[in-house]
Amino acid sequence: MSEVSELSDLEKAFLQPYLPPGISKHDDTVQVPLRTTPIDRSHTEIAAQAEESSLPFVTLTYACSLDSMISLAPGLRTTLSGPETKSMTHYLRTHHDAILVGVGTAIPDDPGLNSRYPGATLIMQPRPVVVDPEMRWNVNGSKLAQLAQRGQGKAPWLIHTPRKVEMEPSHDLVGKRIFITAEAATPSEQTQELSKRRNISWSAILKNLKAEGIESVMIEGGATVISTLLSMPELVNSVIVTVAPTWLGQGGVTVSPAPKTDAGERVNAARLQETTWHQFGADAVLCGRLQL
Ligand SMILES: NC(=O)C1=CN([C@@H]2O[C@H](COP(=O)(O)OP(=O)(O)OC[C@H]3O[C@@H](n4cnc5c(N)ncnc54)[C@H](OP(=O)(O)O)[C@@H]3O)[C@@H](O)[C@H]2O)C=CC1
Ligand SMILES: Nc1nc(O)c(N)c(N[C@@H]2O[C@H](COP(=O)(O)O)[C@@H](O)[C@H]2O)n1
Repeated sequence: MSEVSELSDLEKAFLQPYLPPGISKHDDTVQVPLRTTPIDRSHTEIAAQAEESSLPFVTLTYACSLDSMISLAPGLRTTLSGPETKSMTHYLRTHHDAILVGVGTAIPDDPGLNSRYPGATLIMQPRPVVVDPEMRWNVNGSKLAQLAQRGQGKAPWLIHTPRKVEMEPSHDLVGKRIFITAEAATPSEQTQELSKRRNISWSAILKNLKAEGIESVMIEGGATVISTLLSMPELVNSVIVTVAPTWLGQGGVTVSPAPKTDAGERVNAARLQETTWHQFGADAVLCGRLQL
């Protein structure tokens, strides 16, 4: 029996207002009658904006513990989602054109980043994108490459900063390399981990993906990427967080945006609005949009 099972109509209807707009690659999207609640109005507006914008629709999604941790220790792949929320993740993956992680996730986790949702064909697979500025990740032998070779996923695209060294010719294992010059980090990009060097601007990453035909991106992690983007409400359309009923304990990898001040006073760093909760098995799933 597959580890990933179909979502119920109720679960699909719960997620639907937070999914990217447009024609779905997935043919079993529940047709939810239009409502006139604030969530639906907002979703319609956001959908219209995304179509016109030079940016793709961005969904930030991850699984965390009750102490806001996403793994037991740096580099330690940790299962937090139960079977029901794992199925939800694979359902979400079929509804996005791309799925993006940082190299800090790609190296230790060796993820598949495809969708194992029942009936997911190659055309429904998201394009895996890894932000790897310094070319630290070796695609050869990776699970991503194996899945692409077997036709169970698409070949990954890699985001790098321009190299001075002569590049190896691209091979089939890498679908595309996108080179973007790093910029001085904006204050909101200056998380503790990234503040010591120059970063690629997230707006440039997303614009480049849109220019390559990516209309929607599911950003899955890891901690650095998510923490940074939580401070960029202008770039993020939806947030879908799985909360597992467990505490990982001190020393784990925490998701937490950089501190924020207003007129010299500490204020909340980020907040969700238009929130909805639903229970999937033992886990709670919180959907919302970042307050601007
Ligand atoms: N529970 C969950 O849902 C998930 C958990 N995880 C966990 O998260 C952990 C990994 O988190 P973390 O170590 O923070 O790694 P990340 O995946 O967030 O990758 C961080 C690295 O990506 C590169 N990067 C990110 N943003 C930029 C940018 N704007 N410009 C240039 N480079 C950038 C940098 O690479 P470089 O260092 O080369 O400069 C950076 O160090 C793992 O333990 C993993 O298991 C991951 C995903 C989901
Ligand atoms: N939703 C979710 N729940 C968890 O418990 C997780 N550990 C993760 N991790 C993310 O999923 C990637 C693994 O994907 P594959 O199953 O290999 O396709 C991992 O790298 C994280 O991005 N997510």
